[in-house]
Amino acid sequence: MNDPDVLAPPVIEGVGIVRRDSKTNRTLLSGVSLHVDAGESLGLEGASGSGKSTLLRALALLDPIEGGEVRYLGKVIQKSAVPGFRRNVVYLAQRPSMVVGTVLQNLSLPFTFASAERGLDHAAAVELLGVLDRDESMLDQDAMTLSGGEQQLIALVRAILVDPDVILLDEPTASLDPASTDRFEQLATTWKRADARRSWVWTSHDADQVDRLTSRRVRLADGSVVDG
Ligand SMILES: Nc1ncnc2c1ncn2[C@@H]1O[C@H](COP(=O)(O)OP(=O)(O)OP(=O)(O)O)[C@@H](O)[C@H]1O
Repeated sequence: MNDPDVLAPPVIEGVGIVRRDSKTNRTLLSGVSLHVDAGESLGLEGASGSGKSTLLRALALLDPIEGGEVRYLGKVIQKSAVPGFRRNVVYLAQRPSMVVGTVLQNLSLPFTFASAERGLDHAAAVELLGVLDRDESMLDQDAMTLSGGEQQLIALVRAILVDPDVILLDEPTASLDPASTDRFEQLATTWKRADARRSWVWTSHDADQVDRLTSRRVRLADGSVVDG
């Protein structure tokens, strides 16, 4: 009996990724390979400066790489396929990037690009705000008046509204207070549990958080995988 899932390629995979600082030629990632299966919760660990952000940004195709390749569902992404890739693999930075405007304008941002295939799902946005105990009126709030924690929660709502398969979370709660961290984790977990094929890579210096939220770990040291 053939089970198609047995042979399914990883949802995202880095193979021998090399990244160098173009100014100094210093090697930041020296041939890193890792894979994330559909539905997986992968923890990416390592000391400060070990290369976690650099690796996540490379996997998200946000930075050029000097060697190796990134595969999505087993295929290298050609330039023309990058907009589609960005709908499926979303990188969430430690510091939320909000534009000047309302929360609604910020949530709508991914749907304003020429490559967007649809508009913002307004009802879904309101539902997600509800998970955060906020109502529709938040959509009209000036994003610049939000606290850092609220901005990060809105950044997660925005990522979820894109409806990706994978979210790459780069120390997303490092600057949040415990209450906002709880909300962030709850919203992320609700998103993931709603579809067994959804995956994340979560980096954190909080060992308890990594234990709570991930089932497999990869450790980086000095730009190389040392464990996992
Ligand atoms: N764009 C860049 N150009 C040059 N050097 C960079 C760049 N981005 C990161 N680095 C360097 O690469 C190394 C790895 O940085 P990175 O931010 O990936 O580490 P990290 O493991 O995410 O650290 P932290 O836990 O502190 O966030 C560091 O020495 C950093 O200074």
